[in-house]
Amino acid sequence: MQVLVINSGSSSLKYQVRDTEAGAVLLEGLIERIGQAETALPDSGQRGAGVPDHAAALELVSAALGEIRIEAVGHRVVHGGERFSEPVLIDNEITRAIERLNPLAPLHNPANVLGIRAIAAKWPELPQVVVFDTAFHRSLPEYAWRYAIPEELYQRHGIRRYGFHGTSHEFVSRQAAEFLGIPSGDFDGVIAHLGNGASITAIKAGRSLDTSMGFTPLEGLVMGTRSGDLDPSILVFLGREGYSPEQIDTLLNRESGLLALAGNNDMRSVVEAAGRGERAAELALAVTSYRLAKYIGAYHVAVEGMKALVFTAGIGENSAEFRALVVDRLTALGIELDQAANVIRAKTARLISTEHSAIPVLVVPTDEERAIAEATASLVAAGA
Ligand SMILES: Nc1ncnc2c1ncn2[C@@H]1O[C@H](COP(=O)(O)OP(=O)(O)O)[C@@H](O)[C@H]1O
Ligand SMILES: CC(=O)OP(=O)(O)O
Ligand SMILES: [Mg+2]
Repeated sequence: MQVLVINSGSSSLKYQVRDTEAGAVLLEGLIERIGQAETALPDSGQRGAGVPDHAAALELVSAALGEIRIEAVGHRVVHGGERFSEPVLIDNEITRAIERLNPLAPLHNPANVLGIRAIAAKWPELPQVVVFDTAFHRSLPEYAWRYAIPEELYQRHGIRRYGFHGTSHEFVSRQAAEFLGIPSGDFDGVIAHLGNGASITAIKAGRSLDTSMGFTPLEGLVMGTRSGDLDPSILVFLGREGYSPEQIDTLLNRESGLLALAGNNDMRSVVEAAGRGERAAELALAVTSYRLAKYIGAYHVAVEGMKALVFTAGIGENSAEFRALVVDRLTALGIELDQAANVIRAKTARLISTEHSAIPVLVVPTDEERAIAEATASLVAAGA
């Protein structure tokens, strides 16, 4: 089946046309740095950088398709709440249900809904499927998903930990198990998905046991523009100081993280600035790597001894500098980086730790699009 896959990240739109029988990618494109025209790359025409929003990005996708025949569309949707634990075929009711979850994923779900509606308007006959970031984390035990707050908040408002990037964590944990030569159901490991949004997942027997994002994709690690964990009293304090909920939301989701610490949310720029000795960039890398290293230690305990530490997504796959900063903080676990292997650039799963390392460290490229295309094809085929 020929499936168009739309993956709207917070700052990028990745699209692919995949032939799921042949396992081939027929067309692919990346529209980066959406809404950040001022930092557009010099080759902006080719990559579509600098487009103002996700709607404009979708027009570029439509133009790129040309004569290619599409039989179904698969979307990545970030927040599926408690309702969605599996991929689903889209209808108007499902689209509205996703839209109602917008407040819980303000950087993501609105762009997803926009994409679904734009495609329904353009090609009304085309079946569309959504694959949720939250679905893989439905296996979290209650002691991992509960917040220590009154039960009523969960019953009335659904306030609990959900977890995100599940499609990626699931795909990468299976690839890592395959690389290690063990069945995916026997894999205990820790997966660090480090993109513009970043999360880490503790995998026990191939299932998600714990993950750093919570009620929304704001909890956990330091990210491109998101603060990650902080003392909730800060929000109360800011409220009393006169900040509105919208201002606090913008502050923590769009103006924090690497952007707040280093003045830039792009890891490439932050690493370059640190290389030039800029103190703010050095501090940003120190805070970000330290916070991640602490989570790795915690999840090593959670899974009762990881069989591998795995890096993936934009930063995890491409930034040898950032990986080295993190692994340098893991000497207590007996982990040792192979400096030469770490700097090799490749698009395949690889080992970057030495033979003396107590725990292997891997880089495993994620492929959310492949996972989404396969789920879409099987749902559409089953419904046909
Ligand atoms: N070669 C590279 N070196 C360092 N960081 C990189 C490189 N390529 C991409 N990145 C970083 O990856 C991040 C984006 O990751 P990605 O997974 O595409 O994000 P998202 O899907 O959340 O938009 C950015 O911080 C970017 O700077
Ligand atoms: C959930 C999330 O943070 O997604 P992204 O990394 O694409 O921003
Ligand atoms: Mg991403």
